[in-house]
Amino acid sequence: MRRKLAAGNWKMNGTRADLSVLGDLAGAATEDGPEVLICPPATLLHPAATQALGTGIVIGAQTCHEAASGAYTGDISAPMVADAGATHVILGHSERREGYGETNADVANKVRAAWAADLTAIVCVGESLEDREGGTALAVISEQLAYSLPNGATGQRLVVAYEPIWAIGTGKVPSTAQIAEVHDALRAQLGDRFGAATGAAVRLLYGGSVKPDNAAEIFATSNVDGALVGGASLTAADFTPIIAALARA
Ligand SMILES: O=C[C@H](O)COP(=O)(O)O
Repeated sequence: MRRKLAAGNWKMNGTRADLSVLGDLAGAATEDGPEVLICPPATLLHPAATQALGTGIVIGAQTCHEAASGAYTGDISAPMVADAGATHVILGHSERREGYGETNADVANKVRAAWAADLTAIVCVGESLEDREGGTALAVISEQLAYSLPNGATGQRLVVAYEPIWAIGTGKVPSTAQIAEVHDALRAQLGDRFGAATGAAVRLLYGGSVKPDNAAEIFATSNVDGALVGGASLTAADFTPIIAALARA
């Protein structure tokens, strides 16, 4: 049985004052409910992890370097993320792939680093609008998944997030049939690669304009185990009903 996961990606938003959101969300994270994850900017990892203690909320980073340490100005490593008190790291988000030229091979190296630091990797895949309209979405996503994952995945240390680039921050959401088609294909590909048990254990998140008013429909979709939420994770007023919809799904 896969535990559902409501993950919030704050992107480059938030200062210490915004950690009050964790307090506002505290009641939403229950032992038998969905896992609730907040991924704040790196500057907030440690204070967020400290503030989340005892709330059931877990904390994740938004990327990490593939090396454990060294002369990489501005970067943070997976052991640093873990040392800050985080348990998860988002890898291969399209904003990293597009903005920083991260390749599938780079993402796979970062996943290896995350696993070596005992972090759960949330690996993002997703097609552009051009891919979707050109009919190549499934092929593009399949290739991203194949080359962004190293061997050795388990249901505990891997989560896959499907985020169509054209749905991120746009208010546009794929149809539930389109989401189901991708998630079913991801599940099948994970099973083929890592074996049926692992394939069935890895959680699959949908991300891209998830809001309180569309969450229930998305969470009722085949092989959707939760969401990777951007804008709507910045306030408890928006994120709480999304977590509640996931708990009901
Ligand atoms: O990581 C989160 C996604 O990029 C979705 O962002 P959004 O919910 O603001 O569309």
